[in-house]
Amino acid sequence: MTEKIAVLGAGSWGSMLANILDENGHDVRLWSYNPKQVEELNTKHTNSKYMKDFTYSDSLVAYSDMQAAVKDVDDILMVVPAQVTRSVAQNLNTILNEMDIKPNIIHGSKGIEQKTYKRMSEVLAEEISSNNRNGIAVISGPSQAEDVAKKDITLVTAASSDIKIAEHFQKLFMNGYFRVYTNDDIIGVEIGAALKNIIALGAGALYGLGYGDNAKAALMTRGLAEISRLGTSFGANPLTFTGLSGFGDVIVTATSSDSRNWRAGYQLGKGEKLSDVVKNMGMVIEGVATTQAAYELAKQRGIDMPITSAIYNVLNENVSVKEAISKLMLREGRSELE
Ligand SMILES: NC(=O)C1=CN([C@@H]2O[C@H](COP(=O)(O)OP(=O)(O)OC[C@H]3O[C@@H](n4cnc5c(N)ncnc54)[C@H](OP(=O)(O)O)[C@@H]3O)[C@@H](O)[C@H]2O)C=CC1
Ligand SMILES: O=C(CO)COP(=O)(O)O
Repeated sequence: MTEKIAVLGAGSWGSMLANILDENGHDVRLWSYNPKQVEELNTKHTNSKYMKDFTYSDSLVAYSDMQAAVKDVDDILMVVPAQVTRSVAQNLNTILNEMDIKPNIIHGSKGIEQKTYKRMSEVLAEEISSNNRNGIAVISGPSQAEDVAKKDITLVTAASSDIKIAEHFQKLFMNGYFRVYTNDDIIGVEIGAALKNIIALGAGALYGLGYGDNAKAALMTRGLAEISRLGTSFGANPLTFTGLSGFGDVIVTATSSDSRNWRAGYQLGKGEKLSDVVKNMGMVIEGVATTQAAYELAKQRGIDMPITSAIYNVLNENVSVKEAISKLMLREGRSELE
């Protein structure tokens, strides 16, 4: 089955997923709003700002005109930072209003929208009219783009409340190094994907301060417990948090020095200012905005999320990482399973 697929967003992840789809034999159009990046992709087949030393497949074509990129497509993959997903989806919807197609939509972004606290599939459902699309799905899991570039073994999940849509995308993405499972719990998959970035920030900060493996394991385990508390309050399946988009993604982002969230946390642990860390990264650090959204959401719903609160305080309230850790450790004792 060969499909025409537009990929909107040509950063590290959008470009790597586009490359996989192209390698799998699909007709892929990779859109970026940056004409210089499009020129580099089409002439040198490189994307130097985001994926150093990687050469993309010759047949992958980049576009700076979104209308041309989505013309006659069967599927659209959105991979822009979570906080701009709504505006890109609005532009897409305006374009689709003038076309006679109903593509399947999937996204690969990991974040919660600030202020609305919406998951990305909710944002897409709100902004892309049901006349202009078929089902909506997410692709998520432990998948650093840098490892995918090396064709390292990578397992992810395609999730949709409509399992047929998840299975459709499973077929499009699967190959010998990129294995795709399905899940109908899109709520759990999106919440796990977004909130693991908070834990990655924390794990980087611990490492920056010189803490060891016990501390890392503690943060990952108790972090996942609070992600799961929030997720199940929205009706997510608790088992999803033991899977690829839960524990799997916590493991990779809280231990990989390729993770932008981990690296940002490390720099904060070393005493750098958040504004400098964000400026110097040059790529999205999703955990910063998502920590704020998750912190406010937990308060609104009365869910206890002490690690998220501690990281929120470090990011937004000038609390030092050491002070935040000490406060966490000296909280009143509690049962592990509460
Ligand atoms: N990198 C990875 O390994 C993985 C990333 N993800 C997720 O994928 C999503 C995208 O991340 P990633 O590709 O890594 O991020 P990058 O920072 O590498 O790339 C983001 C891309 O989006 C572009 N962009 C920013 N704002 C806009 C806008 N308003 N309209 C259109 N394009 C825009 C950026 O352009 P510019 O820089 O010029 O502003 C850049 O090309 C995130 O949610 C991330 O969590 C998921 C799995 C793995
Ligand atoms: O989500 C990711 C890997 O699964 C990528 O994480 P970073 O955005 O922290 O690099």
